[in-house]
Amino acid sequence: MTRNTFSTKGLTKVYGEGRSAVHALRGVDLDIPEGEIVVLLGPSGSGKSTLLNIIGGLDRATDGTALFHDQNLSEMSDRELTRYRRDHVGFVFQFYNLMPSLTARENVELVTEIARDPMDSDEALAMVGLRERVDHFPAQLSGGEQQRVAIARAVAKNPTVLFCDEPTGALDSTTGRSVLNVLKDVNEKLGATVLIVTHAASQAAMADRVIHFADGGIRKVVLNEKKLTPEEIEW
Ligand SMILES: Nc1ncnc2c1ncn2[C@@H]1O[C@H](COP(=O)(O)OP(=O)(O)OP(=O)(O)O)[C@@H](O)[C@H]1O
Repeated sequence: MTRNTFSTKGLTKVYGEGRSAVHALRGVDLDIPEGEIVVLLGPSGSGKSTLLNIIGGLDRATDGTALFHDQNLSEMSDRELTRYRRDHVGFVFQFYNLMPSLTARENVELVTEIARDPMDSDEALAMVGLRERVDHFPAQLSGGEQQRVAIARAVAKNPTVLFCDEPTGALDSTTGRSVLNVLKDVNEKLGATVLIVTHAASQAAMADRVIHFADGGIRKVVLNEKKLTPEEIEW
């Protein structure tokens, strides 16, 4: 039986207090099986990033539990959460957050130098098709290439799980598809569980599991019997 990478029960997040309190998550029960590609869809403000931040160890829930395998993230100390992020989690954001004064290779090495079981940085860059660009600075790379450096940086630590918040939001269709292909490769070749938050509903067709979010909760979970490749999805 496949085990779950994540399992949440009654996960709740309230920002602020009293009349200005914002209920971002209203008791979320969710299982994410190991090795799946999961797409999270939902309107702006529905709580998708909040969920990602909590199970990614960047923020804490107000109530409820979030298990990573059998470890309860809610009960971890700050130090344990940092170790969890460092050892297990890769993040890819819409804006690539690369260091402008470092080359592609040096940006990836920022991570490989502190990771527990890293890949070689050049190998990670080759995996995203940037073997010839390792010595280039971010300003010398296109948007799609910069995003691929960000993905190489996230996967070079051999993460158990890769979180992607709007990874193609700033890209045209051809570049966006190549980035989605890289995410698919990371899932297939490294076995990482991949979680993608997106506004682009058509990208749900490449997922194993599609979670529809609204108003701080799950409205619907759809399992795709047949997945489309990034080339096949509409843009
Ligand atoms: N640090 C914060 N302080 C106060 N409120 C916050 C904070 N972060 C998020 N919120 C609120 O929590 C709710 C959920 O936000 P969240 O960013 O999780 O939504 P989202 O579904 O990811 O939206 P988007 O698609 O626009 O990124 C929103 O009402 C937002 O304004």
